[in-house]
Amino acid sequence: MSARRIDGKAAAAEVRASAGRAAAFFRATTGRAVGLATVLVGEDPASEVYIRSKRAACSEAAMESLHHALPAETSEADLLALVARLNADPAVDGILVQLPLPPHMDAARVIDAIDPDKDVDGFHVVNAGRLAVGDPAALVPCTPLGCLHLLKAELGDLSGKHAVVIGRSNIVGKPMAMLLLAESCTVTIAHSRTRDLPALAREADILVAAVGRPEMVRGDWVKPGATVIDVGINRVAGAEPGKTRLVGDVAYAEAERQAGAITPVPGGVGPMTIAMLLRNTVVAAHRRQGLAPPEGL
Ligand SMILES: Nc1nc(=O)c2c([nH]1)NC[C@@H]1CN(c3ccc(C(=O)N[C@@H](CCC(=O)O)C(=O)O)cc3)C=[N+]21
Repeated sequence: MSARRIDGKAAAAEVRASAGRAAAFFRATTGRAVGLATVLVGEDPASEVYIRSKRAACSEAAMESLHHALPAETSEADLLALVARLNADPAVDGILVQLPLPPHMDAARVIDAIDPDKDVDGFHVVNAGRLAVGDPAALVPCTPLGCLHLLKAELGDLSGKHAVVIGRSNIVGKPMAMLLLAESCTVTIAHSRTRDLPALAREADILVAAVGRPEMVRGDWVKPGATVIDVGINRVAGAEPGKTRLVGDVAYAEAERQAGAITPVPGGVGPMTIAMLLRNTVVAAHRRQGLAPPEGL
């Protein structure tokens, strides 16, 4: 038996298209474009690639993206001053400060300076709190939101399913668990101290791997027929010297023989993250303008 391969690229294209339609509606209604401000500090090549894809997705969706590239030695005070300007700028609906920040900066302090209603990453404590209490005003982190979208498209109703989330980060594991709980899953959060992780994982109807360890989840960790969501993006040495390739947190070839459905890396969760950033930005724009976000977005 071989699992269904969940096509995150195709699903992401649909989400981007619907965000684009909503952005066009917004422009027609308000006379201005939806605006996303992106902030990149320093010259991390991976971050530059990500920011470029985010900005390309924006322009494809007829949204305005306003980019701020700051030198690596920028002081935290200067970055906080930029965030304050973006908070006050009425043309800015969403603010994304690309992580990681240089080591001399406190990411938590920077994120907490962002207006929660412009926090399209959903990283602000206010949005974490809103998600935890089920407040619909929450802006939800893009990666778990993308995972949830794929799961619902694959499985429909998630109610009563046992979801095991491996990883407890603030940007993926914890919000993923909150979203699954809100869908009435029975949720287990596993992490590096969990005992007998393979046996626990085998209990999962839904297995989400978000640990950042290449191919940690083996085939025999997967219950036959389970849905496997691989959040990992790990760059490892490729077959040829000097070349790298991307692998997930799941050993795909093994897991695919057990799972009912599974996301590949690349082409699974990654593209959904960017699509959900557009979605969150359009939603933030509508709310800020006192408009109801379009149905089904
Ligand atoms: N403030 C902030 N918000 C983020 O959302 C954020 C961030 N900082 N820092 C870095 C991580 C990483 N991230 C990804 C986005 C898209 C892909 C993606 O599209 N991946 C492609 C492959 C891309 C490739 O080939 O490298 C795929 O999985 O198919 C991956 C990772 C967003 N992040």
